Amino acid sequence: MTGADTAQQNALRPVDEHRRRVAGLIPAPRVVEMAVDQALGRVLADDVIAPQSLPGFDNSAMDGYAVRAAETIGATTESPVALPVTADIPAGRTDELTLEPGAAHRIMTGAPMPAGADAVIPVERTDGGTTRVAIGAQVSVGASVRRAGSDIEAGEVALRAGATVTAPVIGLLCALGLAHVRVYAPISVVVLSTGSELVTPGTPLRHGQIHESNGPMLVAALTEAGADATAIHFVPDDVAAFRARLDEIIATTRVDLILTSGGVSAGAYEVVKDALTGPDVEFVKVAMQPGMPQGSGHYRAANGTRVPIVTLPGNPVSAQVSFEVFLRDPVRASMGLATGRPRITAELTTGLSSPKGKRQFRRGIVVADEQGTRVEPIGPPSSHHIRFMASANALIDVAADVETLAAGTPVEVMLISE
Ligand SMILES: Nc1nc2c(c(=O)[nH]1)N[C@H]1C(S)=C(S)[C@@H](COP(=O)(O)OP(=O)(O)OC[C@H]3O[C@@H](n4cnc5c(N)ncnc54)[C@H](O)[C@@H]3O)O[C@H]1N2
Ligand code: MOO
Repeated sequence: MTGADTAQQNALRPVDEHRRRVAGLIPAPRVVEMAVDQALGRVLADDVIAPQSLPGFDNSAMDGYAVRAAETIGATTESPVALPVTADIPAGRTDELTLEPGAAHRIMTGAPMPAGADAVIPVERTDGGTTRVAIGAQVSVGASVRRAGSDIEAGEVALRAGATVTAPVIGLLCALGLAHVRVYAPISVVVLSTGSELVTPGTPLRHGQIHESNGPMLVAALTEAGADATAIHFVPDDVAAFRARLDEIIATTRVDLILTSGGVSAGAYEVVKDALTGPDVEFVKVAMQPGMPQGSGHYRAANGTRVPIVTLPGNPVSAQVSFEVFLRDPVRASMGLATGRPRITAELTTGLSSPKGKRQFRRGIVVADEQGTRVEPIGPPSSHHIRFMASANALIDVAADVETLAAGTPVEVMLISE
């Protein structure tokens, strides 16, 4: 190794150190009260105590007749018990009824049981009469009755803090009569792409132009991670325009994090770097491939607000891998969501090489079958191969001190499609 090589290696920051630096910038969880029907995917900040029992009242589990069970003893199809039907109780009837001895009330599923009744005989076991009913089977006490509180009693813990709001959780909260719930707020992320070569997808290209892909990709990655992300139309390679756009956004909306891609390496027109260089943002090279040039710190807006900012490299694979390695976990942690992509060991199907001194995250496809768990590296290592990133289900994590790996070697992989 030459002296220059050594100097460059020394300048590279280890991946884990940069992970800690980025994690330290992401805001702590913030609790908000949210409408239950908006809370899908959020995490409960507090235990939820049932404000009412479920069911709230004894009710029928079947369409049929509310009876006193003792009055049906001995009833059979051949020798039914006949009772007058003295009331009709559809679901939603709100007056309180009493079943007098020697009578039946026609009752529907979910309708409140009349006082005095202790069982329901399903309509199929009767002649379905509306003024008088012939009951063709005996029922035992409690048959087809859903007792008040049999699902949950008022005062019980219905849901624990830390639970993720799923569709059934929304169902339970609504059933308990709750319209709002305390959850961790989604963090609000503004995603900016820079580069004069970028053109909106759907628009024809001129020579030298490309379609902007990082912005929508990072918004999607953030959304999948649970954040509230918005892509801001990319700005040209112009420092003043870049700052003006950010200042305008910060003055008008809540921004918890700014995420940029592009413009951070060594070129002559690195707008992000040029606009942010100063004591609040540091630009470093991380010992990683892809994703070497990285920036992080705070953006000081014109109105004095300091907003965390993370600047990812522009190559699409670098941007996406950097998101996985540095941002996904802290972003999820800031909303109380579970962190850590699953990591497994898999056998390499083909050998690969990795740059000395850099931790490499190679795209791969993990296959698990009776022959074991294997990972096939797909595509070359360079960071413009978005095609292979799009079909990978794993990142092969090659340690910085490893330069070659033979086929058959067990490697650690991070599963990126859940
Ligand atoms: N002399 C050096 N050149 C480069 C270095 C270096 O250390 N010294 N680092 C290389 C590495 S590694 C990376 S990664 C890239 C990072 O470059 P930037 O972050 O400055 O990004 P740009 O130059 O703006 O773009 C790089 C590449 O990605 C394309 N790009 C950018 N934004 C988007 C977008 N929103 N959608 C799709 N594609 C995008 C852009 O057109 C470029 O092809 O620098 C190397 N160079
Ligand atoms: O380090 Mo860059 O992110 O590979 O192409």
